[in-house]
Amino acid sequence: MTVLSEMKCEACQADAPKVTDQELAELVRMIPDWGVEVRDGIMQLERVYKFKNFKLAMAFTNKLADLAEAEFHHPGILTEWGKVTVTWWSHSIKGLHKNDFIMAAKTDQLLD
Ligand SMILES: C[C@H](O)[C@H](O)[C@H]1CNC2=NC(N)=NC(=O)C2=N1
Repeated sequence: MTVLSEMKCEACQADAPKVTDQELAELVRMIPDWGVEVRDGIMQLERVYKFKNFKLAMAFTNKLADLAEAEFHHPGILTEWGKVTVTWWSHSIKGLHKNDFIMAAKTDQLLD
């Protein structure tokens, strides 16, 4: 079975389906360091990454920006001294698509 981090995002149209409750339950288990938040009715994946200083936090942020551009799927990013909060959701469907789980797994790989 292909692991999430090796998958590619698909173009997410406005009528693309959100993940079902069952898919959500399965997919969250594959990205155990991520939480699920709901903001303004929009379900999102979120993780806080810790770093030794701002420079390392910014370096991670720039790698994430390159990843987002490569996949044309973009996160919310809050970069602070020593930490980066990353939030994934699909704007076009105002919720979670499998793309968001793929990107969360790929985000974790940036630490390798
Ligand atoms: C305008 C729209 O945001 C773009 O077409 C793309 C780019 N990046 C995107 N990123 C995310 N997370 N969701 C989207 O729906 C999305 N759409």
